[in-house]
Amino acid sequence: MRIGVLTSGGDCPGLNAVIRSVVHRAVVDHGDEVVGFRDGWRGLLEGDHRPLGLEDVAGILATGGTILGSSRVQPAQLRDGVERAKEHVVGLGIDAVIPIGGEGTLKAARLLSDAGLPVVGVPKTIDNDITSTDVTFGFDTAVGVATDALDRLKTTAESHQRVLIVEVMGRHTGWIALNSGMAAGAHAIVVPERPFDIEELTEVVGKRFADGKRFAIVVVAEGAKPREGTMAFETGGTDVYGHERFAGVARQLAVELEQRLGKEARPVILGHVQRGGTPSAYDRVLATRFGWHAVEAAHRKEFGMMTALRGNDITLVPLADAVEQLKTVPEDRYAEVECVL
Ligand SMILES: Nc1ncnc2c1ncn2[C@@H]1O[C@H](COP(=O)(O)OP(=O)(O)OP(=O)(O)O)[C@@H](O)[C@H]1O
Ligand SMILES: O=P(O)(O)OC[C@H]1O[C@](O)(CO)[C@@H](O)[C@@H]1O
Ligand SMILES: [Mg+2]
Repeated sequence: MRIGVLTSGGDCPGLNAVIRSVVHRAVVDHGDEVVGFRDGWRGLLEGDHRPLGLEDVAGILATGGTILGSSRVQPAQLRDGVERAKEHVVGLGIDAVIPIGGEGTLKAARLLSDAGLPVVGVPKTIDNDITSTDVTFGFDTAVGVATDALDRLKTTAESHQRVLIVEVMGRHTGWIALNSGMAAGAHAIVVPERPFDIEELTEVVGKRFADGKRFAIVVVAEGAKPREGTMAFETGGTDVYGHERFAGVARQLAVELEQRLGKEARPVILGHVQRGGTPSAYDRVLATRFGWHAVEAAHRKEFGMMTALRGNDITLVPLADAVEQLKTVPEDRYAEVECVL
């Protein structure tokens, strides 16, 4: 069998671990050949590929990023390129394509699968927002990085009696904010699923100071917004890929809280540091298991499916289900953290 693999969308720790696992399982156990398409869907649309042997994946298990490169391609370009992608797959004698990506990549994977390409998806994202899998790899590492940053920020915030508003990634969902905020003992957690009321937030932070505490840490997901009509809020339009551009929720919250509380408030934006660097042990294991199962699915010709973690088991779920809706933070998960804020 000849397998083509690609990584698409925002990178995340663990991508290399999947690539390595696919190559090992395919080459060592099945005697397959593996090729990698460069820079995500761009590589497939242009037929830009490289062979991937055991030597190519040696030493990459613990490395961040992706040895194949990643990219975003305008969805319209992808839709127009379906026939070209098919020609490259047929021309290269590829029997299975394994795209590793987030919900956007998996939507594209479904499109190609519906057009007749033999596709087995692997879900990745630091955002942990893909419904059909309990967890995505990358998330554990990102939460670890954010938690470490929050621990550090607490000590400096206390020294200077400041309010620090720490913006973490999460454009549609607040999983990183929720888990890192819970792990680090933040004093308020603001997520996109619950539009915030600035009066309430001011009260929460103000009460801490009134109780004699000398600092506060607010964790906010980048996609969080105020409850309609409660606060003037800048937005940033849309980029060429159709993604919302953010105007900086932490910056805006810092201005507002400083004015309302008369305490110095500073924004801290963690940004891409959450996506870079070495994956946690948990993410390496999950990524390795996903790679193994994706190769098995390809050999069983279970196409149009995606690997998923359910409990302790890796299963396959239809790509169609994976992209139906995002996995958002439910109310009861938020309730669990409220009493420790
Ligand atoms: N609705 C769609 N139809 C066709 N192709 C799509 C669609 N959505 C996304 N894609 C393709 O998949 C690529 C990756 O999608 P996106 O940029 O949303 O990242 P992702 O895979 O969701 O990862 P992440 O959100 O974690 O960065 C896009 O650049 C585009 O080429
Ligand atoms: O690297 P980019 O294109 O700025 O993308 C950032 C987005 O990608 C993610 O890291 C993963 O989806 C989001 O949390 C974030 O909003
Ligand atoms: Mg996405």
